[in-house]
Order: sequence, then C-alpha cells, then structure tokens
Amino acid sequence: MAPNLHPLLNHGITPGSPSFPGGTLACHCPSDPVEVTLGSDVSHNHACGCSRCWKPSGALFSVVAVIPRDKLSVTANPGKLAIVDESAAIQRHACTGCGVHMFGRIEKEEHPFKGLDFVHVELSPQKGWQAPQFAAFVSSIIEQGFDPSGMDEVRQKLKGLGLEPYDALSPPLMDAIATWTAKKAGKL
Ligand SMILES: N[C@@H](CCC(=O)N[C@@H](CS)C(=O)NCC(=O)O)C(=O)O
Ligand SMILES: [Zn+2]
Ligand SMILES: [Zn+2]
Repeated sequence: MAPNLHPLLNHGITPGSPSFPGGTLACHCPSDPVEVTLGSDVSHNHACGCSRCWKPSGALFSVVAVIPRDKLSVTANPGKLAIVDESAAIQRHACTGCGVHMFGRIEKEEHPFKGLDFVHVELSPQKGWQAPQFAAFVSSIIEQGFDPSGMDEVRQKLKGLGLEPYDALSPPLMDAIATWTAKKAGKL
C-alpha cells in the first residue's frame, strides 16, 4: 500500500494562485468552530514529518506554512483554544473541542522566526493558497513508528511531487537560522 503522506499530497499537488489574498481557516468542530482569518497568502509552505505539527488522522506529514502574526486574527470562538505545550518554541493553539491546531506562534523574544505564525491551509474552504514547496523533518516520521525500511519509498514519492526531502528545514531556512545566530553572536 502506498504511504499516506497527506491528503493534499497523495494525488498530486495543486498549484497556488498568484496574488492570492488570504482567507479563513476553520477547525473540525461540527458546531461553533474556531475561525482564524489570514490577511494574506502564506509563505514557506511545506510538509513537516515532525511529531509536534498537527496532521490529519492517518497522514505521515503535516502541511504547514508561515504568515506574519499581524496578518492573523482569531475571528470566531477564541475561547475554545488552548496552548498544547507552553515550553515549546512554537506555541501551538489547538481547539479543545476537536484537537486541530489553528495556529502556532513564536513568543520567545530571541528566536529567528519571531513575528511569524505557523498555519495549516488545508483548514481553509478557499482554494489558491501557496502550494507546498519542500518536505522537512522527513526522518522524524520514524520516531512516530514508521518502518525505516519504507523511507526510500517515502522520499521517492516526495521527490516525484517536486518536494525535496530534508531531515531538518530547507537550506534557505537553515541558512536564515544560522545567519540570525551568527549576527546574535557578533560573527556576522
Ligand atoms: N524529531 C523531532 C523534531 C521536532 C522539531 O524540531 N520540529 C521542528 C519543526 S516544526 C521545530 O522547529 N519545532 C519547534 C517547536 O515545535 O516548537 C520530532 O519529531 O519531535
Ligand atoms: Zn474544533
Ligand atoms: Zn513540524
């Protein structure tokens, strides 16, 4: 059986629309869903295999993107949200009704991604969001019980979709983190 990467990836990737204006996200609750409004398209959209990012049931990967925090607002039922793990760098605000993560926020003052929120565009009824660009933390799926002998197939499938697989973030994002660290240390 082919590995279930993610519903947005299993049958080919739909390209995004140029100058997409943003839209809304809704959790999975059948009544009183939490709604988040995004005032622009997302960027750095990618598949993430880590254990912390929210995934639809049965999927090996999350699909997660970033957006400046000033473009994000909770527009319905904010009282249902709670932070999953206060000690994590990314404070993931999940719906206490259905478990879906509505946004992840960097609150730490000193962090290369400070000012950015993490979101899952599959929660949106609108179409045209930036398509996934790469796959991050691919080896991390093993930590969640995926058979290591299936990793070649997973990486081949990702490459076939045009998603280069990485075991951390993509080189441009790793470079951005390293540049931030070097500047902080006075080495750049
Ligand atoms: N192997 C670990 C990797 C976790 C990890 O480092 N995740 C990345 C990508 S989302 C991260 O930046 N995490 C920060 C956080 O979760 O706060 C796992 O699967 O749990
Ligand atoms: Zn919910
Ligand atoms: Zn992740």
